[in-house]
Amino acid sequence: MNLLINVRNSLLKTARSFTYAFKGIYLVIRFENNTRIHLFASIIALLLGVLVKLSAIEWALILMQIGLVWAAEIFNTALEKLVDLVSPGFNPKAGAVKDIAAGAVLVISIMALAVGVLVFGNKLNMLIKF
Ligand SMILES: Nc1ncnc2c1ncn2[C@@H]1O[C@H](COP(=O)(O)OP(=O)(O)OP(=O)(O)O)[C@@H](O)[C@H]1O
Repeated sequence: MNLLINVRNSLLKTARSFTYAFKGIYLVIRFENNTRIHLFASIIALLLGVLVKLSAIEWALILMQIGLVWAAEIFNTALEKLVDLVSPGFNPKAGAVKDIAAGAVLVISIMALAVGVLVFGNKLNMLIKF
């Protein structure tokens, strides 16, 4: 009986953690301007993927890039909020932390764009040759 109660409590705790995580994603989408660009790019990539009938491996590459960009943006936003919390006033170190985190998002976004161009470019090239 105790085991069942423990399992139930543990499942409830996991479900609650998922709710908090979804709330975090919602907050980023709702209040961060940059996410509109990510959302737009993600939707275009998914639609284009369906249109050109990507293979499983191509889908894996594209989905990985979308996930990486979103995860980077979410981490970046969390860091921005943390910096604002611990250093509300002007502080060059606080600015540097934000710039470095933004740099990470930029690196991942450029790589995602490069992967997108390679995958879709190759696919379109193959379709044109047929
Ligand atoms: N507390 C601070 N002290 C010094 N410079 C800061 C500080 N906060 C922000 N900055 C500088 O201003 C830039 C923009 O900061 P901000 O918090 O407005 O980020 P953002 O990318 O415009 O975020 P968002 O628009 O998503 O809120 C930072 O990258 C940093 O260079």
